[in-house]
Amino acid sequence: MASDIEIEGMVFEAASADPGCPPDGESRPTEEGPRVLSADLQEDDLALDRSLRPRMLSDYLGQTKVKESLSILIEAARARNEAPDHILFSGPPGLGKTTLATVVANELGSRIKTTSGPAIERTGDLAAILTNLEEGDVLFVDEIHRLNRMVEEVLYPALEDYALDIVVGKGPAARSIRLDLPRFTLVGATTRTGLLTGPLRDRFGMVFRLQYYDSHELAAIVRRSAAILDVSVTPSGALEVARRSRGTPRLANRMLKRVRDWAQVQGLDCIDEDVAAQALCFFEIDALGLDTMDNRILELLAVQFSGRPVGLSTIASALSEDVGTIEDVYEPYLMQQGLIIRTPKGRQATLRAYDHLGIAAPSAP
Ligand SMILES: Nc1ncnc2c1ncn2[C@@H]1O[C@H](COP(=O)(O)OP(=O)(O)OP(=O)(O)O)[C@@H](O)[C@H]1O
Ligand SMILES: [Mg+2]
Repeated sequence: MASDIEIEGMVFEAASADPGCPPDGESRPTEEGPRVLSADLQEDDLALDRSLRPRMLSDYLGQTKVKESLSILIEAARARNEAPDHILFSGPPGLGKTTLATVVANELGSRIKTTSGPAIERTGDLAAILTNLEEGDVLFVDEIHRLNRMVEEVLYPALEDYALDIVVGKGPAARSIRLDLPRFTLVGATTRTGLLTGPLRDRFGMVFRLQYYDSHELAAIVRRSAAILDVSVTPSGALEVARRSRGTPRLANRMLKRVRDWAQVQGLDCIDEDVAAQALCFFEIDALGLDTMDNRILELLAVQFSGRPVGLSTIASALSEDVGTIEDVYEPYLMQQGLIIRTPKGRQATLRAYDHLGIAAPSAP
């Protein structure tokens, strides 16, 4: 844990929560237990994450454009022997933001200090973290959109001028002093770029938005993970797991594990396309990677509301879910798959949703 620091008689308290330990995504347990398809980090992912997390850019599969830009940035910084520009990774949970932050540090041969927006409660917490950095360190701030305004203000000069402005004393005796900081690289991660303030976003030299992976990229990730876990999987088996993993590596790894368990109980020692499909049907994950809740949303829009636009809060109350969960967890993938669209009047099922549900779309009035 960061120790308290004392500057000119003023003690800055270290973060109350250990800033070195990120609350890496909270799982959203439901009444039936954690959702298999939630891309949020769940407890049994932790050990899996440690063993499967790529360490270098060469093990990091997919996101080709992001990787190309990063490798140029890293190579140039290494050649100049300088800390690279601050980097922001954004995108839905489980796409590899935390992984990329550690890959950047590994590629630079730098130390990484990890913390998260909500863990830095006070400006003193941030001061303690910043003054403990060394030249060339990578500071990874997960959920950076959850930093509070006061902390953000202290961060601005640290990012721009590698300086920490602190006010010492109170009232008329108060004066501001400026401390020099070592040149470090901030790597921020966020699932909600929209919630990041403009001034903070502007201070990142590079902003990368991670995209959902296509099934061939995910199949490569499944094959890599299967090799590490010593699971035998055929290329078409890997592709079947990939197709049902919602474009998300965390889910692909989790599905692989579930399928492996199912196959083992059935006495099967190789995961082929058939085994993967049967196992995932058993876990109620359909061919598009949708689970029961996703299909209930589609049915609500397509059948109960006959394809008319429906407000988010109506969807949430009809399904006894909260609005934020529908918006952050379910909707992005349904939209990305073209199953629903957002209109000014609400969410609407598309023809593809009717197709997927196997029912006829209502004819236009
Ligand atoms: N490109 C990739 N290649 C191989 N494995 C990957 C890749 N991206 C992610 N993974 C795997 O997916 C898991 C989840 O990735 P990670 O924790 O980096 O996601 P995240 O974007 O930080 O999610 P969150 O928003 O929940 O923090 C990792 O353990 C890693 O094993
Ligand atoms: Mg993360």
